[in-house]
Amino acid sequence: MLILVINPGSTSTKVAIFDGDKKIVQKSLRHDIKELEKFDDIMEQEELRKKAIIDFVKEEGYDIADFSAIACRGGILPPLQSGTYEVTAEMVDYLKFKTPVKHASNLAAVIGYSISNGSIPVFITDPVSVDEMVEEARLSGIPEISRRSLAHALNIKAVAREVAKELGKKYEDLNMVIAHLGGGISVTAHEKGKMIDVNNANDEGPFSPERTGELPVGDVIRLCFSGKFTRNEIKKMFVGKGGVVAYLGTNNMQEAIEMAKKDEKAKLVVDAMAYQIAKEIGGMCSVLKGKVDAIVITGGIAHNTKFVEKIKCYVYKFAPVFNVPGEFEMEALAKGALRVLKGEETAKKWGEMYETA
Ligand SMILES: Nc1ncnc2c1ncn2[C@@H]1O[C@H](COP(=O)(O)OP(=O)(O)O)[C@@H](O)[C@H]1O
Ligand SMILES: CCCC(=O)OP(=O)(O)O
Repeated sequence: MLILVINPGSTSTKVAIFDGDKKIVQKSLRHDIKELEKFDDIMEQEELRKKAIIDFVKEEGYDIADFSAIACRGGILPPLQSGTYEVTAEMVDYLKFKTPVKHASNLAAVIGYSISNGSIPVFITDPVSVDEMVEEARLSGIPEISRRSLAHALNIKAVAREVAKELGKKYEDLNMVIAHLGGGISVTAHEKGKMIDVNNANDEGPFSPERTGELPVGDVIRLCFSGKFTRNEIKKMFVGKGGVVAYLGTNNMQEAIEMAKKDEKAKLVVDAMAYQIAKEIGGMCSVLKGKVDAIVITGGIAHNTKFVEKIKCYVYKFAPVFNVPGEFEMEALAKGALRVLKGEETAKKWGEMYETA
């Protein structure tokens, strides 16, 4: 069973072809940043990215009709249960016109649905908006604002299952704190297979290579009403141009860690990020009432063991720490579609999506 996997990021689109759960080929289709900057809205990039994907399929010697399904990264949908969902016209409409957060992942299902043209099923698995939060976690302190579960759910859920396997247990039998360290950072608490609290990786938690995370709210208000910045400039300051890139001019953590070897300011920034991640992990351990079977560090930055050590020295007393560097999103998407194609799981439908766990 051939599966085409589509996973758009801010400047590239990852594509892969799987035969069952075996990866045949994976490529990162780089898009010229100047080309992307011409578009005001991420959705306007649909045709450019779609063409790149179709060209990739042809270059690899395949036709769309050869595939049993297209598996796409799920975007910022309404809160929904973990699992695999069938992409429908209504879902595409939501991602195009109604989603509250502009994010590259919103493009995946839109493009997949258009490419399939109704000829093969299109699925998403564990989108960014998987929501299994306990009710206490939703209150922000003002009734007008609810906390939202937006995290790297796809990789985090896949990694949770791998670590559980390593421990000889089921994900549903364990309590874990899992931190995904990428361009954005998600720190999540898992109680017996449910992700019961997360820092919204766009707005909360530690600062990251390109995001501020949580900020002192009074100062944010002063900045917003200073008259010096437009709404878009302020948004970019928080997501895209905040965090490490604001201090050091790079969102590449490899570069930042190199700079930190020679430069005091860079060292402080790198150490502060590790400190803030550790603080968030500690908070999630308390959410689990201290009963934590594993703390897991994953994502691109976890490739740097020295950085992981900086976090570990704060949290090692809470639970055994596992380092699972990189991300396994393409594999998780292919497996999600495969479970449905094999009849092991029934694809959830749009109507069910508004029911949270
Ligand atoms: N070997 C490495 N050491 C440190 N940081 C790394 C390494 N490899 C990738 N990164 C960093 O990981 C971040 C991207 O993480 P990734 O999980 O791929 O992104 P995302 O999940 O946000 O798409 C970037 O800041 C990148 O510089
Ligand atoms: C909003 C959570 C998901 C996320 O941050 O994804 P990226 O790191 O790929 O932007």
